[in-house]
Amino acid sequence: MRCHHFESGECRSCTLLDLPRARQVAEGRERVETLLAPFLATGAAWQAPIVGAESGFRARGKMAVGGTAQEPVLGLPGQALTADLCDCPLYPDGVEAVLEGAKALIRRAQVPPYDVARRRGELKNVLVTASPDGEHLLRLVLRSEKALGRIREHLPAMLAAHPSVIAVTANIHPDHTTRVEGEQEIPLAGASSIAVRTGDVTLFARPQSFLQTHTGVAGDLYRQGAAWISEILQERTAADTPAGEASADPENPENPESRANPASPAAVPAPRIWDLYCGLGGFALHVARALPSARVTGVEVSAQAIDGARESAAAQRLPATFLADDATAWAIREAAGEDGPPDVVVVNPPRRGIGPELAAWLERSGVRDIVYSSCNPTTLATDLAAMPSVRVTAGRFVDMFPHTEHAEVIVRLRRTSTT
Ligand SMILES: C[S@@+](CC[C@H](N)C(=O)[O-])C[C@H]1O[C@@H](n2cnc3c(N)ncnc32)[C@H](O)[C@@H]1O
Repeated sequence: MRCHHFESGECRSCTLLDLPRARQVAEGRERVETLLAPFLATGAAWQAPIVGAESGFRARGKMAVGGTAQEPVLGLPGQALTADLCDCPLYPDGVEAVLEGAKALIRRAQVPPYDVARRRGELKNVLVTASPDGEHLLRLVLRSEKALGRIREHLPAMLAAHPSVIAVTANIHPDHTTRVEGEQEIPLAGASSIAVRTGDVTLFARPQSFLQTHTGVAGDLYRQGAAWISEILQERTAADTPAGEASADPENPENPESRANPASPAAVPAPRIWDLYCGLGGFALHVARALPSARVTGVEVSAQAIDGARESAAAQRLPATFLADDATAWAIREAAGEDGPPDVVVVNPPRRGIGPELAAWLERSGVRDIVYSSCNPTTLATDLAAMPSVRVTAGRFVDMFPHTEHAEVIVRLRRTSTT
């Protein structure tokens, strides 16, 4: 990928852009595989990396605002706001036009950019979510509600010029912190969510809900998680079926009729799958789609993300339940209940990892199969060190963040010894 901002030195956020693409992936893969080598089960092998488009892939644009109300500059948070980066080649077609539309709105409504050093001004960030179908959700992060009246007045003209923008909100972020957004979200126009086709499902992204950076790669990541879980459950069904006694539907052991027929001597309870840190439900919805007889529960701390996940499940008639809660507290509480721990746990935590408490619970829980998708292999290694009874039986480097050293990795874990 060529980028004139990188070549001129205006933007260095794609730190590996000088490296040929194949080398970026090979070296990223090597780093991850070396780091996780101590946790591999005997005989386990890494599978081919998940790689997607190198440009036009970014589902989320986060722009910091500099310049003046008359001449706003949209750059990247944490970099000098000297060059306007609206034409960043990582964004899909259409995002640049929406960002230009946002700048026109800033000019017309005379919204002064927030000056971090002087703690003055109003507009901190402009956030765009782009769907693969060319729709956009636009969010303006403001220090206060002071400029809202003027923004509301000039918004209709902006929306008329940019019909791809199906929703606009204001996020109020009064604190002087490095966080990109605040707690309060004020709808200004349009829909409450944007439909983002991802893999085999549609996610309904909302303000304040996490969305994976690379929509194409995320789809393959979710498919991989669901495929491993299908394999795990098929192995279990085969192991649970007494020799010579075929399951009611050997071609499809997950067929509800073959699993839930109380008259059948081989009847077993529907498998239970937990998707912890589920966000908008990408893993849970893929599992529910692949294994309709499973009892799939997604847990996530963001109520907005849970609303989006429920919207997806309802719109696609997928049998998954979603709850807003702390993943660790919920898992420990739920496992102590009547049904006990689930058959398979999926975890996809933020960069800090699952942490010692959830790792300790997983270690002692007896859960045999875990799928761990991590956006920080270093904290994944720490979490694996805290779970000596489970080992990596399969893994894939996931190129979620092309041209950077950031890496996603998905691993399948299996209990190899009891604690
Ligand atoms: C890396 S994202 C993954 C989300 C989702 N699995 C996906 O693929 O989009 C991590 C998610 O964990 C959520 N989260 C952070 N802390 C949490 C906690 N203590 N309990 C539950 N969810 C949490 C975040 O809101 C975020 O949605």
